Amino acid sequence: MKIKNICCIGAGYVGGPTMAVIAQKCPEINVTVVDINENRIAAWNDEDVNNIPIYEPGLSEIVAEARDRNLFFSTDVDEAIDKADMIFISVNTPTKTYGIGKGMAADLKFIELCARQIARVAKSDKIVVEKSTLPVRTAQALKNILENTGNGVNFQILSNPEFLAEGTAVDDLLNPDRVLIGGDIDSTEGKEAVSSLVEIYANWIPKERILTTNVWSSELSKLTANAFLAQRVSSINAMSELCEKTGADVNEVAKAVGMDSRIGSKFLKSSVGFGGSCFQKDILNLVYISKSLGLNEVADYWEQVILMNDHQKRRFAANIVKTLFNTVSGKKIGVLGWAFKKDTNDTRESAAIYVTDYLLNEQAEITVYDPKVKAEQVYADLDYLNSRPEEENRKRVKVVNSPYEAGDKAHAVAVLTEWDEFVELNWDDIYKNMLKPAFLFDGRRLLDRKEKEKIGFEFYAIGN
Ligand SMILES: NC(=O)C1=CN([C@@H]2O[C@H](COP(=O)(O)OP(=O)(O)OC[C@H]3O[C@@H](n4cnc5c(N)ncnc54)[C@H](O)[C@@H]3O)[C@@H](O)[C@H]2O)C=CC1
Ligand SMILES: O=C(O)[C@H]1O[C@H](OP(=O)(O)OP(=O)(O)OC[C@H]2O[C@@H](n3ccc(=O)[nH]c3=O)[C@H](O)[C@@H]2O)[C@H](O)[C@@H](O)[C@@H]1O
Repeated sequence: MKIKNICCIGAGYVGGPTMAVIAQKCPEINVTVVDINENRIAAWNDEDVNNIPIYEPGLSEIVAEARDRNLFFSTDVDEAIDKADMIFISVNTPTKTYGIGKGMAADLKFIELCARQIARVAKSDKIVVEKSTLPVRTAQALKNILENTGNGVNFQILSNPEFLAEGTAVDDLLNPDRVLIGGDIDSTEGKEAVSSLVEIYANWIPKERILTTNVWSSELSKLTANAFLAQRVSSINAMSELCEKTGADVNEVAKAVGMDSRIGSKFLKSSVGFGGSCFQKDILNLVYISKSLGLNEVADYWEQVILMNDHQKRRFAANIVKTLFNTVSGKKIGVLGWAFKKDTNDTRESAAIYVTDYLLNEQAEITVYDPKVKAEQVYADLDYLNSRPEEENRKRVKVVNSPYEAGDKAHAVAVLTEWDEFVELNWDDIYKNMLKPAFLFDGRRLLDRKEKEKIGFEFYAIGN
C-alpha cells in the first residue's frame, strides 16, 4: 500500500525532527504532526523558523523547506487521525510517578489515550506505528484497545523505535546506522504494512540498513540499545574514579581499550554522569520488566548502571565541597552548562541539575550560564526536585547571559556541559576576576590541564 497521508501524534524531540525529515525526503506524502500542547504547535508554526521549539543543528532549514508544502503542525488531532493512512505515536513515555511501578515502570497513559482516540475517530483502515520507546509487548495492549472498537476498521501495528540522539538528530535521521521495523511478519497484512513503511524510508536510506523483525524483538531492541549505551558510560565512569586514585588517566585508558575493535572507541567518554530523557527511564523500565518476570539477577545487573551514574554525579559535587576546604556555604560557584549534552536545549535529567541541587544543600550560591537554556527552565528543573521552597531557588541561583559573569568573583567554576564555546573562552580573564585560589572543575574532560594550571587555576578533571 502506498502511503499518502501520515499523522504523527506528539510534536516533541522525536516527532518533530523525524517527521520533518520524512516530509523533506518524501514530498509526495502529506505529513501532519499534532499535539495537545498549543504553545508547542504555535512555536512549530512560528513565522520565524528560528523560533521552532526544538534546537537541533540543521533542523530549522528542513522545516523551512517542507513546512506548509507537505509538512503541517496542528492541534486538531481528530482531523489528522481521520485523514491518515499511517499514524505514528510519538508521545512521551516517562517513568511512572504514582501507583504500581512508581519510579520504575514506564507510564503508558499517554499511549493508551492515543490508542483510544484513534479507535474512536478512525473510519478507514490504518497502520499504527509505535515510535515512542515502549516496554516489550505494548503492541499487544494497543491491539486490544484498537480491535475492540467494533467499527470494522482494520489496524496493523508496527514498532519503529527511534535511535536518534539529541544534538545530532538531523544527521542521525538522514544517515542512520539502521532503521528497525517490527511487524506481524507471519501474516500477509502484516507483511504489507511493514513493506509500506520500508518504502518510505527507502526514499533515502539504503535497503540493507532497513531491518525488519517481529514486533517483540523490535520493542525490546530499543530498550537494549539504550541499556548498552548507558552501560558503556557507567563502565568508563567507574574506571574514572579508579584512575583518580591511581594516577591513570581515564582518557588514555578509554583510548587504549577502545582501539580493540571488539570494544570500539565510541561512547567511552567519561563525564559527570549521563543525562537526557531516556537512558535512566528506559533502564528503569527494563529493570521493572525483568523484576515483573521474576528475573531478579537480570534486574540487578542493569540497575547497577543507574546506581553508578548517581554515584558519579554525587561524587563530583562532593569533591567540589571537599576541595573548597570542606565548605561551600555562602560561596559563589559558577556553573557552565545546564543542558544534558552540547548542541541541545534539552535539560531533562541533566547532571547539572543534580550537582547544583547538591551544592545548594551545602548552602552554595550558584550562577548558571548555558548558551541555549533559558532561566525559566533552570528554575523549573530545580523546583521539580522539591528540595527547598521555590523562592529560595530563585534567590540562590542566578542565571546569567555570559560565561564571564558566571565566573565573576566566584570561588569555583564547574564545567558541566561540553559546549564547544567553553574551550575558546578567555580563561585568563575568568581567572583574573575569580577569588583566589581559583578552582576549576572539569566534569567533561573538555579543558587542557597544563594550560589552565599555567594560568593559575587549581584544576580538577574527572578521571585524571
Ligand atoms: N528525546 C529523544 O531523543 C528520544 C526519545 N525517544 C522516545 O520518543 C518518545 C517521545 O519522546 P520526546 O519526543 O522526547 O517527548 P516530548 O515530551 O518532547 O514530546 C512528546 C509530545 O507528545 C505530546 N502528547 C502527549 N500526549 C498526547 C496526546 N494524547 N495527544 C497529542 N499529543 C500528546 C506532548 O504534549 C509532547 O509535546 C518517548 O517514548 C521517548 O522515550 C526515542 C528516541 C530519542
Ligand atoms: O532513546 C533516546 O532518547 C536516545 O538516547 C540516547 O541519545 P541522547 O540521550 O539524546 O544523547 P547521547 O549522546 O546518547 O548522550 C546521553 C548522555 O550520555 C552522556 N555521554 C554520552 C557518551 C559518552 O561517551 N559519555 C557520556 O557521558 C552525554 O553527555 C549525555 O548526558 C541514544 O544515544 C540514542 O540512540 C537514543 O535514541
